[in-house]
Amino acid sequence: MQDGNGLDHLAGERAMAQFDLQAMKVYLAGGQREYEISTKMAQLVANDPVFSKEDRVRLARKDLYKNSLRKAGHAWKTILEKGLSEVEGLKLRHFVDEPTYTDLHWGMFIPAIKGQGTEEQQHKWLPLAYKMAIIGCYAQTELGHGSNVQGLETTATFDPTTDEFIMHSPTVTSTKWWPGGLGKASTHALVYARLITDKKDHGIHAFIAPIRSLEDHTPLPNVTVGDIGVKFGNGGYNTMDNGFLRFDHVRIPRENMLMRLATVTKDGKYVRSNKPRQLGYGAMVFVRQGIVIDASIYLSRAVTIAVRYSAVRRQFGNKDEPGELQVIQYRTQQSRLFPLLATAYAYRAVGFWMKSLYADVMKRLNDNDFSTLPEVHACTAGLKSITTSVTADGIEECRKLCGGHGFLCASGLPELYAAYVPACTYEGDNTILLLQVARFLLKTLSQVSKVRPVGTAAYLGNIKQLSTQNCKVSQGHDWLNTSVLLEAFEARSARQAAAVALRLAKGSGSEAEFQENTPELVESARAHCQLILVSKFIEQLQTGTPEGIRKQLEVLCYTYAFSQLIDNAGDFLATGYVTGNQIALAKEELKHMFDKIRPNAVALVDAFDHTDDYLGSALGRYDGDVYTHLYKGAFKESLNDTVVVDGYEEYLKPVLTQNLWAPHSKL
Ligand SMILES: CCCCCCCCCC/C=C\CCCCCCCC(=O)SCCNC(=O)CCNC(=O)[C@H](O)C(C)(C)COP(=O)(O)OP(=O)(O)OC[C@H]1O[C@@H](n2cnc3c(N)ncnc32)[C@H](O)[C@@H]1OP(=O)(O)O
Ligand SMILES: Cc1cc2nc3c(=O)[nH]c(=O)nc-3n(C[C@H](O)[C@H](O)[C@H](O)COP(=O)(O)OP(=O)(O)OC[C@H]3O[C@@H](n4cnc5c(N)ncnc54)[C@H](O)[C@@H]3O)c2cc1C
Repeated sequence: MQDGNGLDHLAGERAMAQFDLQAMKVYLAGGQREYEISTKMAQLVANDPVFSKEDRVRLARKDLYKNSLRKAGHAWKTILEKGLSEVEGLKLRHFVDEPTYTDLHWGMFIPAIKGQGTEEQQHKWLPLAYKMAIIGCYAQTELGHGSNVQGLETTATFDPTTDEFIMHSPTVTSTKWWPGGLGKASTHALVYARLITDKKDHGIHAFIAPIRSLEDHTPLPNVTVGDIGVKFGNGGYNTMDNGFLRFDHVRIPRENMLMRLATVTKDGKYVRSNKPRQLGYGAMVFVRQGIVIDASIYLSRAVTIAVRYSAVRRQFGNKDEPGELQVIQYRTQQSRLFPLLATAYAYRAVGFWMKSLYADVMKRLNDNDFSTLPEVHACTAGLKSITTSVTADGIEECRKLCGGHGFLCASGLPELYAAYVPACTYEGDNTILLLQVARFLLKTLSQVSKVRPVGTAAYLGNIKQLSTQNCKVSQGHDWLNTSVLLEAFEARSARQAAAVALRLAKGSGSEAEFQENTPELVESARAHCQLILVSKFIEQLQTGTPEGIRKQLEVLCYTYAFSQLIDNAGDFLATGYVTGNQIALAKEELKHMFDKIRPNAVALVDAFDHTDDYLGSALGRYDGDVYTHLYKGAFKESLNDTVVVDGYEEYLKPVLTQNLWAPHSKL
């Protein structure tokens, strides 16, 4: 989408493309309809001055937050006035491109009520939430505990005399801390608290607690609530009001406990349903699956900026060619950049698959079939962990790939990083989530002789074969076979998991031994997730990819798989499945892939279809007119509002004219 001055500095690059760009755009959008909606919403946001992102990094927190409230309100008004569908509304939010309270309201508060509320409760709360007559947040984490949900301290004590729960924050560490939207916007909080009836602690349950007046938005009596403070980076996640919350014996009606999984009767009896308690984590599973496709979007933004800029930027040259070389011509630039480009494509493919995985598990849960829940939990937790870690590091790598100019906010990369990096922590710390995957792998292996593993763990059923047969690659092109690649990833993952499982099985089974082995457990979880990513990318490729783009996707798929193999060569070698020579052959193949990507690189990032407005980057502009816009941008800097800087009279002039320190100087 061209919105520059008409001059296309990247036209030569685009002319080299060897695939059907339009077909790729539609594929990446997830279909023709999604593509059209996306295009329409991108334009709608770009053309509406209220949604302008200009100056975001320069605004003071108060102004930034107020402007974010303005945008969220305007987005909601636009959705209602234009009668946008849910898909259109979500896309509109996507292009508005800043974290805000509505994310938690729609993304966690509502899904949690749907998953954990009875029909009656859904009937009461959802209509209010859908029309935003109430604004909700997800208040789980406390000052003292985040990962360890069972360690939360807030209490909800049932008082049968009044048929109410008394919500209380007994310690400083029990203060709710971090929930987005809680600080300033929410009227209601979905509070995770210890349920206590008749002095008995039943563990963590969810409660809807009103926290602000629906009349004037003031905190309700005995509720202390506010924003936790400025966060990392300029702009970034500072548009969100992450908050704190304390209750001092606040009473809420008994019906405000979400009772699909457990009930408290009027006379204070606690009754568990026969559904697994893990359903209480449903909102987290929902958000984690969505985070994978989000990772692809964030990474593709950074890669778009770095690829376009690398094609514009010239440094040095060689005696064989006239002029300076585009930095994208350098092998080192390619070997850092092209694997990230391939990764963004891989995550898109896997994100599509995760959507269907989630839809399937939801259908099963509705039919009271809980059999696939552990695998879905392991998948969503593991892939959330890997994709967010790689994406955050990838954005930073793209910044470095843009040299000095990448460090300027005008590149769009610092703000992108600041907005994205908390994804490694929220919705589950990435190490904690990998340990969940490891526990799943250990359990699967311990039962493998009795229960045949299914889905993404099915390969563990072939553990004997995978542990004994080694890689048969003898020439470079032997690697150009998806079955060979898949087997390598399966064997490496199966062997890593089996090795740590065996070590644990030989021990006493103590928690200390488990802790001692957690680094290896995390590595084996990572290996399992990398296998899922490679295998799902291959699977997506083989199921109905249009002819005009298949070749390029194949190249990207091999690029992704080879770079994973090489980056983790130590693990592959340690399992004994591959030899050093086989890794060296894969390295050569990877270079051939880079040669195939090179003429298509700019078109491959164009296919993500990010508009200039959405990218917000002088370096990543569609027209490649980088230098003019960097230069123009400097004049928007507030320090340049006056030619002579504010502070000259007080602080610069004395230095320059009075030689105040000269008599004492030893120079
Ligand atoms: C303008 C209008 C339109 C606008 C529209 C906007 C729409 C935008 C949408 C955007 C969407 C979302 C944006 C959200 C932004 C994100 C904000 C971030 C929010 C948060 O961070 S919320 C807090 C998240 N907290 C965590 O993730 C905590 C991490 N900890 C845990 O998950 C758990 O505590 C634990 C580590 C899993 C341990 O739990 P516990 O001690 O209870 O459990 P055990 O280890 O004993 O395991 C028990 C058993 O349960 C299994 N299990 C654990 N978790 C799950 C799960 N999630 N699902 C299923 N099963 C689970 C575990 O494997 C064990 O099984 P086993 O007994 O071994 O078989
Ligand atoms: C921007 C942002 C938004 C958020 N939004 C919300 C929200 O809307 N609602 C909400 O409820 N929460 C929210 N959170 C909180 C978030 O979910 C938690 O911060 C997250 O789950 C991590 O928990 P923690 O902070 O307790 O980390 P900790 O668990 O204290 O982790 C600290 C370190 O200890 C390590 N560690 C901890 N336990 C173990 C272990 N058993 N084994 C090995 N290593 C371990 C971790 O890997 C990490 O390196 C948000 C957080 C952020 C940053």
